[in-house]
Amino acid sequence: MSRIITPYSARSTAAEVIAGIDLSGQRAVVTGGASGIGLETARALADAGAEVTLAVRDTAAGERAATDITAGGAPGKVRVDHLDLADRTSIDAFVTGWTGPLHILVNNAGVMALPELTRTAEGWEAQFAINHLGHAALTLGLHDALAAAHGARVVVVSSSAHQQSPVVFDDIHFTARPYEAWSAYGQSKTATILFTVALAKRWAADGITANALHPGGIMTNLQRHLDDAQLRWVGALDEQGNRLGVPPGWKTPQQGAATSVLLAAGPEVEGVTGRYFEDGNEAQVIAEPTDGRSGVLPYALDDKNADLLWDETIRLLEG
Ligand SMILES: NC(=O)c1ccc[n+]([C@@H]2O[C@H](COP(=O)([O-])OP(=O)(O)OC[C@H]3O[C@@H](n4cnc5c(N)ncnc54)[C@H](O)[C@@H]3O)[C@@H](O)[C@H]2O)c1
Repeated sequence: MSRIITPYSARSTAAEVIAGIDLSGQRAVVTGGASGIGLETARALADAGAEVTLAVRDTAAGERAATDITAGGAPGKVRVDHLDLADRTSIDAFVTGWTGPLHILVNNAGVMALPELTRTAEGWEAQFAINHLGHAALTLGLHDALAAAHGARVVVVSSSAHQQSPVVFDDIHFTARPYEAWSAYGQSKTATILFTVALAKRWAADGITANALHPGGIMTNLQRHLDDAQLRWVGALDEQGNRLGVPPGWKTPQQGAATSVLLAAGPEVEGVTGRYFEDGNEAQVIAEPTDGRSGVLPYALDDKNADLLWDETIRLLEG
């Protein structure tokens, strides 16, 4: 399989990717669509005429985002619906409330580097639960709606932080090993890529594609759990300790949303499934972790790991 290369780059914006694409008649869900990359993804899809549902924890923030998008003149209708990915009752309510086909599902919401070990009501480590398991429950619950769209696309916002950790199947929830924030975040993001690989294999017959991506480095609310030392480490503080809006080598939210929009709507990736992208192109498979900024490690695309992750995900969700 040759690597997929498009005309886009790290500097491309969501608006550039969506230009000329008509999504009228299509329906999209963007989780975490009230802020950051999700907001810009939703805006681009609505600009192309899609009916977009912002699936959000904070519906007041969602309404403000919807108003912001429509005030910009987007022709697509923007709806807001409550979704807390840490809460199974909320996910089930969202799924039950969905009627009709769903053409685009963007699993974008996420939490990063929680400083303390945090568990959900089920006892699951919170980043694995929100970033992976919650989205898995949502995606599985929406299967029939996706299949009904005949050509639906599932877009999974992962991260180059997958390079920080494989899925540690023996102790996913840090019951035996010491908690470490970046390992937990990295593990959750590896899981999201493996889930994409598993979905691609299982749902191809339903005409559903699934691809994962790293959006790049973008200053958003995601960094709220980082202290000054960590912000300096990621290059987000200058020497005087001032927070930089777009640190060198980072992207704006509009650039950060470009690869999500490409995978959600771009003709360049029609029919493509089970792959991992960054900067608008399929990522290079790398042998060793880089500085954490580019490339995909083989363990995140490994078919056997994807099967293990799928089985464990179903076991936990049905448990
Ligand atoms: N910003 C970056 O540099 C960067 C880099 C790599 C990957 N990502 C990924 O991009 C995605 C979007 O992040 P962002 O940078 O726009 O940050 P953000 O904080 O603006 O967006 C994350 C969204 O997820 C939502 N969310 C968090 N917990 C939730 C829950 N339990 N239920 C429902 N929604 C919940 C938040 O409310 C927020 O709207 C995340 O998955 C993140 O891991 C971001």
